[in-house]
Amino acid sequence: MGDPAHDSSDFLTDKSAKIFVAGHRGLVGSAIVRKLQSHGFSNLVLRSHSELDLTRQFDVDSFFAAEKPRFVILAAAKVGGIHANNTYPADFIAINLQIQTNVIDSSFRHGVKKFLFLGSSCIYPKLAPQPIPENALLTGPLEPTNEWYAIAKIAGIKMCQAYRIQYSWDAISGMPTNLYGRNDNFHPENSHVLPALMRRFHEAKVNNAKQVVVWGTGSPLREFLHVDDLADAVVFSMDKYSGLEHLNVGSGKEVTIKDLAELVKEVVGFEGDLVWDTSKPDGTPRKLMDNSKLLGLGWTPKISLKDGLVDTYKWYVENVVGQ
Ligand SMILES: NC(=O)C1=CN([C@@H]2O[C@H](COP(=O)(O)OP(=O)(O)OC[C@H]3O[C@@H](n4cnc5c(N)ncnc54)[C@H](OP(=O)(O)O)[C@@H]3O)[C@@H](O)[C@H]2O)C=CC1
Ligand SMILES: C[C@H]1O[C@H](OP(=O)(O)OP(=O)(O)OC[C@H]2O[C@@H](n3cnc4c(=O)[nH]c(N)nc43)[C@H](O)[C@@H]2O)[C@@H](O)[C@@H](O)C1=O
Repeated sequence: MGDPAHDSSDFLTDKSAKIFVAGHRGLVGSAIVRKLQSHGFSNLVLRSHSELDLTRQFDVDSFFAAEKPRFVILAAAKVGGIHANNTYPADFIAINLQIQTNVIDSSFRHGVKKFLFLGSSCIYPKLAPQPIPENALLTGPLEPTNEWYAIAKIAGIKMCQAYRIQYSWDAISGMPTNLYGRNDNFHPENSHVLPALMRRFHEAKVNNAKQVVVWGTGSPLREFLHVDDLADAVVFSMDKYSGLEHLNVGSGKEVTIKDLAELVKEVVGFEGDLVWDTSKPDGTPRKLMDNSKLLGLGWTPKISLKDGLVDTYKWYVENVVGQ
């Protein structure tokens, strides 16, 4: 699906090019900033949510008119785990549609050379074939716990495609699997499973609790990717990929929630028991993505789940517990 008009973005050749990383304080945005800095990029434009609310179309357009970035990576979004997605459907569809519509359209209108949108593996049908190829998009019903978020993300992919088709604009989309790492959200209810369990096991360990409650049955399978690997894939894709179709970004390895819970328990050093709260939803039964398209371009994930968990737990203890 390459587009000859855009086969080279020269992304890595000019380290002084102005890059806007939207959402730079979040899990993904902060990892992308670290990765860009490690490549020597020196002209990053960053705005916190309080400095620039991306749901405000006028403010976003004024920002682009003033800054005129050459490249844009959109890592700002309303994000949360299964409970947050299920509880705040209006926020997940409305805020994400607003942010991405404003940022995509202003990027195009103000001459951004290349744009990268981030979706999520939840865009695929609940019962998609496994591993899930990119062309499984829009082939069946979505998982109900996150369909509102998924619909917004699908609209983002389609908007990038529409601008590419109509204007030959170099907008690409990456679909990451479940991510984790430094700067994750460790909220007890609204976060994703991995930071939620890390916090719960840690608090149980320091309080000498005998049991920790884990949601669902433990049987769902999830694929996890360390956010530093994702950031590497984002920089790689900005440099090497230009095409209409989105790119899956995954580790290629899946684990049951039960095995993940045991692994987090071991890394944290909690010695009590797990209790399964089956009144909580399992969500989609399995979502392993087919990452062969990105691997075929030459990218490989490097961080194992165990190493990534050890690093994340150290960061959590030093930066979240220690505050
Ligand atoms: N985490 C994961 O497992 C996965 C994430 N992704 C995608 O990666 C991207 C980043 O996610 P992640 O880093 O985890 O999310 P985070 O919640 O960690 O970070 C999101 C960032 O966006 C900012 N933001 C939210 N709303 C606005 C707004 N209205 N105006 C300006 N900034 C805003 C947040 O700022 P503030 O906190 O101040 O509101 C925050 O810095 C998203 O597109 C997400 O869909 C995809 C797959 C998996
Ligand atoms: C990245 C992806 O993330 C979300 O989808 P999800 O994969 O279902 O995400 P999750 O991390 O919240 O849950 C994974 C599994 O883990 C179980 N689970 C156990 N115990 C806890 C727990 O304590 N917290 C959470 N959150 N889950 C738990 C939970 O019941 C489920 O079976 C999307 O909404 C959407 O945001 C999206 O795109």
